[in-house]
This record gives sequence, structure tokens and C-alpha cells, in this order.
Amino acid sequence: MTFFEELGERISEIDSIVSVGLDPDPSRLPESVRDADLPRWAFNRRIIDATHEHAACYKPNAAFYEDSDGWRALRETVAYAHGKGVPVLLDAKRGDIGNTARQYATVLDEVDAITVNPYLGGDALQPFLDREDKGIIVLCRTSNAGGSDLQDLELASGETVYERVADLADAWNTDDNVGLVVGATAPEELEAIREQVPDLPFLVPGVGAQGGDKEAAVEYGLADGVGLVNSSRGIIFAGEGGPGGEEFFRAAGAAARELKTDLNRYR
Ligand SMILES: O=C(O)c1cc(=O)[nH]c(=O)n1[C@@H]1O[C@H](COP(=O)(O)O)[C@@H](O)[C@H]1O
Repeated sequence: MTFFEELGERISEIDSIVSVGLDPDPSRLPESVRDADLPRWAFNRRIIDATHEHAACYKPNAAFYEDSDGWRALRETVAYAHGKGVPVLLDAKRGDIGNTARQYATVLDEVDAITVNPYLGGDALQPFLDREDKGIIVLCRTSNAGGSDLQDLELASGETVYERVADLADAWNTDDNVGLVVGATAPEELEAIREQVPDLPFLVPGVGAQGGDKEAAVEYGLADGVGLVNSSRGIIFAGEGGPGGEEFFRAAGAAARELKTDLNRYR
């Protein structure tokens, strides 16, 4: 079964397309986990307990784990999410020359899907694309303001760079394992890219803390009902400013449920 088939089953089972971003910024962790052996793992475990019924997938961003304790925290987090039956998409935005790419791709032995960067071209992504059972999600039109600096540039052919990426990704999708990252902060581009590549599922970040368009995220993010809309800080730090303790995590659960309900209005 492909990653996207499995994801489709998970989406149907829990009636949710929410991707919960696990970006445990150490400076924002609540008091209750700060003295734990691995605070990020203690935090993620409670977040997973509170949100898993609403999570089609978890998306840890590698930036929050790139130190020795961080890798341990990530490994525990992945195992725990899998124990709850939730797939894990590692947001690592990888892309490098051959031997390095082959090494980077070995992380797919541990997670179900990964984000990759197309800037180095197809050969840099081949070791990822070769993994038929995993999801390979290619950055196409990102949610940040500077996403337009390069991605919106028009090529001599008349297409934009992000349109070229979408076409390439469609061609790379010979094993039905490729998706695209398109930000919810760029709803017009979302619509255009959906028209261009009707069969590719999208990971749509940028709702929540970045204020992106939820309706467009749902309307254009899904291919045959499969796709993900991600929120990280808007869920995991929803309890900030509250009474703390267990309430902090209850707030994360409530935020995940609320996003699920909001998104389902447009499905
Ligand atoms: O690849 C991503 O997931 C990604 C692409 C993009 O265009 N914009 C974007 O925000 N992301 C990631 O999605 C998450 C968004 O986090 P919040 O803004 O806290 O919801 C972060 O982990 C970002 O790195």
C-alpha cells in the first residue's frame, strides 16, 4: 500500500485532514515538562495523547530536533505516534547531491513521509522517489512572504518556477508516492496548481499562526479526498497564557478538534 493510500484510510477512519505540527520550541515549553529527562519528548507525548484522535498525521519539523537529545526525542515521538496508529511526516526539506541524498533518504526507514526541496533537481530526489512505500512531498509554493522571490519568477517558457516544479513532480510520480507543499497563504496559486496537477495530494501549511486561507486549503489541497492541512503553533501552544498543568494539553486537544471541525465544513 502506498503512503497516500494509508493516509486516505486514516483520513476516513477519523474524519480529519489535520496534520499536527510537532515543533517543540524549547523556549515555549510549559513548566510541567521542563524538568523531564527529554523535555521535547515529554511535551510531544502529552500533545499526542491530547490530539491523536484528530490527527491524520504528525509533522515534526527536523529543525526542532537537530541535536543529540533532539534526535532521541524525535525517535521516541515517532514510535509513540506509530503506537497510536498515526503516520509521521518528517518535515526536513531535504535535497542534495547523490551520495548525500542517498544518506539523507535512509531516515525514511523510520518515518512514513518526508518533505524535500526540488532546487537541486531530479537526481537529488531520486533516492527518496525510489521509496515507493513512502510519501515524498516536494516544496512547490511555500507559505512565507519570500516564497515569491524565486518561486513566482517567470521562465523563458512562460511558466513560473512553481508551475515548473509542479510539472516535474507530476512526472516524478510514477509510483504514486509524490505530493506537493503549497501554502495556504497563497490561495490563488493553490487553485492554479490544483488545476495543473489534479492527481497530486498537497500538504498545505500556513493556517493557524500564519493566518492562511482554510477554505482554499481544503478546496484545493485534496486529490480524491487525500491531502493534509497543517497547523503547528496554533495547536501545540494553544494553551499558552492559560493555567498550565494538564489544562495546557487539553487546550491543544481542543485546538486540534476545532481545526478538524473548521476544515470539515469545506470538505
Ligand atoms: O514544508 C512545510 O511544512 C512548510 C512549508 C511552507 O511553505 N510553510 C511552512 O510553514 N511549512 C512548515 O509548516 C510549519 C508551520 O508552522 P505554524 O506556522 O506554527 O503552523 C512549520 O514547521 C514550517 O516549517
